[in-house]
Amino acid sequence: MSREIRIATRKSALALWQAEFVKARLEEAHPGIRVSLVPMVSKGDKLLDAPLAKIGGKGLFVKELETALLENEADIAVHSMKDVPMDFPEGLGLYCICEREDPRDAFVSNRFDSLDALPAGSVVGTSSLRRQAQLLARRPDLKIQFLRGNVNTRLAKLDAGEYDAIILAAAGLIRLGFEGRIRSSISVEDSLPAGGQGAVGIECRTADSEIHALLAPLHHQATALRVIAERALNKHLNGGCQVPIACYAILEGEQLWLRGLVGEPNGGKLLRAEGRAASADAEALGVKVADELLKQGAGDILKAVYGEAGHP
Ligand SMILES: NCc1[nH]cc(CCC(=O)O)c1CC(=O)O
Repeated sequence: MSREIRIATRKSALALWQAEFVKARLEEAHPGIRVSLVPMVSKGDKLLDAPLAKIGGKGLFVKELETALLENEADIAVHSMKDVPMDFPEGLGLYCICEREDPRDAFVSNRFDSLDALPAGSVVGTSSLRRQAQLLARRPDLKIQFLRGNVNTRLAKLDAGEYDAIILAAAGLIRLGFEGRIRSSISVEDSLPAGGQGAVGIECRTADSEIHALLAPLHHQATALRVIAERALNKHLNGGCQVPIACYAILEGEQLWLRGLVGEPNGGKLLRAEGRAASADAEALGVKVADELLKQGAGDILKAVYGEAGHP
């Protein structure tokens, strides 16, 4: 195979780690192949001080990469599945989902061992409405303070003393070698993860069957089934941007078990639903659990959040 594979990637440490990971796996699977990185800056990386929901949502992190694919300046784009919008532009699609890393949220602090050990009134940094809703539901006394930026920036802000603790995805910390900063992993019962959290996906041109074949050895079907169910739930709830929606699927043999949650950002109300289905019906399962949440009133909660964010 003489062709080169060009990987479009953001320049954050985590994005580069993921791109290098995919590069190494491709080189391992196809000895002799040339793989290069095409680093680029996304709009989401430039607007670091605004809440994501207010500046147009997650899509901001992938648009530049998708343009590079469509203009044939790169062949694949590596994404955190958590950040990938539900729908792809004409001509692009997701052709590979790699094995999932730890999907849980992690409690990071320089002074306390766990959420339960935090004194009343402690300041916790996160700008995820999903994390905020679940935190406040358990600990209404906590003060949630805005925290964005890449993983290194967030840790530096914690170390500067701005927060008593921060919540980050375990996967990002582990990948960047910061596993030692995790004081405790928060159970999925206490903080249901975001759809796709911990999984890396690869997007490419629909028509590029040569690339599809080269990506096949990196695909992890068990992860893909879980993420398909989670994304179907998100899509059915119109969870395209940063919203207080959580969902998490696991495989029990051939069966998928999907749990979903929609919460008021202030933690006042958390709606939960769950369901099981054959893994072949992953997508239908996501829709079913989403419908259950809608029946409980999820639509009103999400409408209120979208309203505040300024895009319906
Ligand atoms: N929202 C940013 C983002 N996108 C993916 C991860 C972590 C790694 C992953 O979920 O694969 C993070 C950081 C975080 O939430 O702490």
